[in-house]
Amino acid sequence: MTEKKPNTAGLRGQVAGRTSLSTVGQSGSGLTYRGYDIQDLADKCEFEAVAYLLLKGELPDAKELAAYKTKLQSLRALPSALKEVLERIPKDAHPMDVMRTGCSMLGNLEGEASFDEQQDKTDRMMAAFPGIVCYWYRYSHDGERIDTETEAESVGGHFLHMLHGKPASALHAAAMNTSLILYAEHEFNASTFNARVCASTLSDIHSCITGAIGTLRGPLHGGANEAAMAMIQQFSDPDDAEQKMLGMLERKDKIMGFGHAIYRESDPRNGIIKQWSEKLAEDVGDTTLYPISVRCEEVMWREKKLFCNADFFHASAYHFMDIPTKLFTPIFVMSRLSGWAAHVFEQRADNRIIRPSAEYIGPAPRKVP
Ligand SMILES: CC(=O)SCCNC(=O)CCNC(=O)[C@H](O)C(C)(C)COP(=O)(O)OP(=O)(O)OC[C@H]1O[C@@H](n2cnc3c(N)ncnc32)[C@H](O)[C@@H]1OP(=O)(O)O
Ligand SMILES: O=C([O-])CC(=O)C(=O)O
Repeated sequence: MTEKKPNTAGLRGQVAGRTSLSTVGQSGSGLTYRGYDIQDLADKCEFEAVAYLLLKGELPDAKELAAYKTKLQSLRALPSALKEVLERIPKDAHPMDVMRTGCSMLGNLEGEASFDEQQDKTDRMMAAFPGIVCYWYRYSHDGERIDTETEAESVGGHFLHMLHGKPASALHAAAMNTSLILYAEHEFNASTFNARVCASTLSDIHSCITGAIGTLRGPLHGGANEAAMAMIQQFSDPDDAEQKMLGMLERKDKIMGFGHAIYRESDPRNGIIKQWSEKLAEDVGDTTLYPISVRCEEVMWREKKLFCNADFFHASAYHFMDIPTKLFTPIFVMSRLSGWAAHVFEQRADNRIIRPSAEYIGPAPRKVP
């Protein structure tokens, strides 16, 4: 009997490099950042401390964290040439394209002259990304040139303050904090791998991050949170959701926010963001979207043994905080920047150009007639 060959399409199951940043699904469903369990980090940390951990190797003490947050706060102003570019991007552009252009333009204005600047350039992007998307959004949608230097002390609070024009509630700032921690890092996912390939050519950090943003944008990756929102909004109640999902499964549609390339039983981020979604639903008095989401989860598990990934309950959680759907994936960028940059640093520290081989399936050698 011939043994069935494992399906390695999409490089599945191949070890493509080494990392000390995270483990994904090593015990079936776990996630750790530099040895710390995701639940522990989500319970006890600020997002800025987790970004510091990823970028510098250890969690900061109180003094180091305060200094890092102060530095990020001091870097929030956008250069006027960048604001001019953002003002020219149309209202109907996708905000992920705005992020991509904003990051690239920052690289033109304040490029990385040497790898010694990698940490400073990353801090600048961390501070500026929420302002880039909010400045464009508020200008193109409300005609307002907002101040991107708010008093908010956290990245998540700063984003919500600029978006809504007022300080975020403590509940919303805490929900954003957890969300940013959950999205920060995930080993060799597609966008991170893209960043590492770019880094392996010894390119600059803005190129690495711009490419990663473009890769995260797709609905099979970060864009799934927006696609999940579009889907659940079509359902009127849980029974309607069940009926329509069964139809989608019958037609073999892909259902966004479910399944994963590595996890087999569950995504450890889902339970955490699901709890936040429930809390935020109570806060806004929602009686439909959260129960619809729960029913979707039940149907997918019952019918296909497919589980919610990190994106599914993020959709309703963000919606309950009055965040427009098209801004969901840019929030992912604000967080994942920490993981991407940490991988760029790691690649640079022990580099060999990433250049795999292809199995040739074209015509046999032949002569031009
Ligand atoms: C933050 C993140 O990036 S998390 C991922 C976000 N992406 C999504 O939510 C998009 C929806 N999900 C998917 O498309 C996939 O599950 C991916 C891209 C995440 C992983 O893809 P793969 O590794 O190829 O999935 P996997 O090998 O587990 O698929 C097994 C089977 O389940 C099916 N399947 C997997 N996910 C789904 C889904 N969400 N809906 C319907 N069927 C699915 C696949 O089509 C495949 O069926 P087949 O063998 O008949 O072709
Ligand atoms: O790991 C993956 O393939 C996708 C993912 O969940 C992430 O990047 O957070």
